[in-house]
Amino acid sequence: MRIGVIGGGAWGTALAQVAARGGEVLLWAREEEVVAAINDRHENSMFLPGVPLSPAIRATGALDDLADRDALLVVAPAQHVGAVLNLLPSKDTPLVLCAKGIEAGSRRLVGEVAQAAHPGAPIAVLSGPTFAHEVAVGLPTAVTLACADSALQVRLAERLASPTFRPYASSDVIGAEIGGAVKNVLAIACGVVEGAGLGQNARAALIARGFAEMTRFGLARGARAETLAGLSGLGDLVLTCSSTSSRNFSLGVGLGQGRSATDLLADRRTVAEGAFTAPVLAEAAAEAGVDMPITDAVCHLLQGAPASEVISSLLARPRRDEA
Ligand SMILES: NC(=O)C1=CN([C@@H]2O[C@H](COP(=O)(O)OP(=O)(O)OC[C@H]3O[C@@H](n4cnc5c(N)ncnc54)[C@H](OP(=O)(O)O)[C@@H]3O)[C@@H](O)[C@H]2O)C=CC1
Ligand SMILES: O=C(CO)COP(=O)(O)O
Repeated sequence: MRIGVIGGGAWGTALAQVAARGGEVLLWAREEEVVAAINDRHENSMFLPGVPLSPAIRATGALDDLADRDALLVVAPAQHVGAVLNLLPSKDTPLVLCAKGIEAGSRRLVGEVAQAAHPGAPIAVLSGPTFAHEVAVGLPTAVTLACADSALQVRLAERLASPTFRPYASSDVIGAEIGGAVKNVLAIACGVVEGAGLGQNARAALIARGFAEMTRFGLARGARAETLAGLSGLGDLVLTCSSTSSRNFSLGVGLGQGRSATDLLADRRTVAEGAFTAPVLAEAAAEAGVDMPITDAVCHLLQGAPASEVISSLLARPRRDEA
């Protein structure tokens, strides 16, 4: 299976490294500097510095070069997936969606964006607790690899699996997507708790109540509870809510320290998907009649409300049943 990767950020590069354990890989990146660094020095010094890359990874700046691939890992940020897929010449190649987010404006999950751009192309979702740097250097990692077509799921899993990269099978594509998209927003909230010095009890409470929020939203959108409780949901929530290696968590730390979202996002080259997903997630939840108070609080913070005010109003909510 000839694998192509769309996106030369940290995660696209780490996944290329995973796929390169089983054969050659072609990675498309927008930045000429990234293409040159991978081809000439086997390094992505812009997005994944310090990790020696496999010589089996070749990079290109031309999407047309992906025409001969048997499967494409789509790792552009969620807001750019539609634009990139529309430019791809081949429209029926299986797509493995690896971005975590909801498209602003349309409120579509990445799977819906991909289906609209490539109607009929087989779709899989790869998601889970996966800091790119750890995956790229070969630390043990497990993911959900969800696909409605079980034969394709098995072929993809066989191609990507290695002793340190373990894909678990699922047919719940929407569940795998929702976990990844929602946890980024909740990670911002957990970062705020850290930045504001509210303690570890508060963070654990936020993870548990955040998971309740993710589950309510996921079930309303047709996800299965066991997927949300698995690697791509709870697993990734726990990872991203616990470490400053997470860009979303770090953004929250800054907000909790009283810095503005505009300043924090201004000079970032890397993506914090939760900042884009939060407002559309809040809209989608309101439309579905799902209560998501933590997501709403993150939206207020991103709009500039002071952290102390947002935290006070979250804590002043009427008491309710835990379920
Ligand atoms: N980093 C991680 O540990 C993980 C990330 N993810 C998810 O993977 C996705 C990609 O994140 P990541 O690789 O970390 O990104 P990075 O923050 O490392 O890099 C930014 C990426 O955005 C791309 N980009 C910026 N503008 C555009 C555009 N206009 N069109 C297309 N691409 C653009 C860049 O492409 P270029 O190189 O061409 O500039 C680059 O690939 C996100 O959805 C993220 O949530 C999932 C699991 C783990
Ligand atoms: O999705 C991730 C880990 O699974 C990466 O999280 P961040 O995008 O917050 O860095």
